[in-house]
Amino acid sequence: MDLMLQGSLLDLAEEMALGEVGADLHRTELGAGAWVDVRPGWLSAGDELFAELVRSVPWRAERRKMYDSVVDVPRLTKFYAAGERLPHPILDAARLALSVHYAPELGEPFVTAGLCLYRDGRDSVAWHGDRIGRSNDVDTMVAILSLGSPRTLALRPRDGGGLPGSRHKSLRLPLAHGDLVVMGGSCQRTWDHAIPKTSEPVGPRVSVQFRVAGVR
Ligand SMILES: O=C(O)CCC(=O)C(=O)O
Ligand SMILES: [Fe+2]
Repeated sequence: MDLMLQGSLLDLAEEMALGEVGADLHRTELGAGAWVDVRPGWLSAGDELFAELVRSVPWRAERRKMYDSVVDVPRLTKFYAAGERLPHPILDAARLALSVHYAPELGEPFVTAGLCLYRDGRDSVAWHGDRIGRSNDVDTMVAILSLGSPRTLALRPRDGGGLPGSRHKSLRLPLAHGDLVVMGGSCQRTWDHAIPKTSEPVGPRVSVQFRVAGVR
């Protein structure tokens, strides 16, 4: 048996698992009631899951206007509405764990799952807030599980400049395989976010975004 094969057998032997959401969870206050939580390494041993999602999700091209501005969206997507079967049971477990952890603050469960595939560093999503639906007027949360190649989630105040109560003019969060990031409070209304293009030689990344009913 060669070393490569041994390595991959060891990977397969490690079982995919979600850690406690609240363990190693760090909140950053962004001002104006916006915040972002980061939970590094929430999902471990997710290589097979990542490969399966890339392979089996019925990805669709998305090059059109989205959200409240003209946004160039070079990436592939698949949206799972409430009640639709998710492409892997671990995603049901992830959504449930998030609903339980954030219930006291959120007051309603996460129900939808938006999946995005960034094929390489040229795929991206431009600056926007998830402001379709209730999130245009009220606080909400968008929870993102990042899989595959690392990419940066960039955040900046919607109207430019710093916000009262925030030490941050803008933020760049490096998201690695298995990391969880949750944008909460007024974040979708008062801040914008983006996955910028990169000239780094990065491979594919899958983003799984969980949202509550009536929010895109
Ligand atoms: O790729 C990501 O993690 C972010 C995607 C996003 O912001 C969106 O689809 O609304
Ligand atoms: Fe978004």
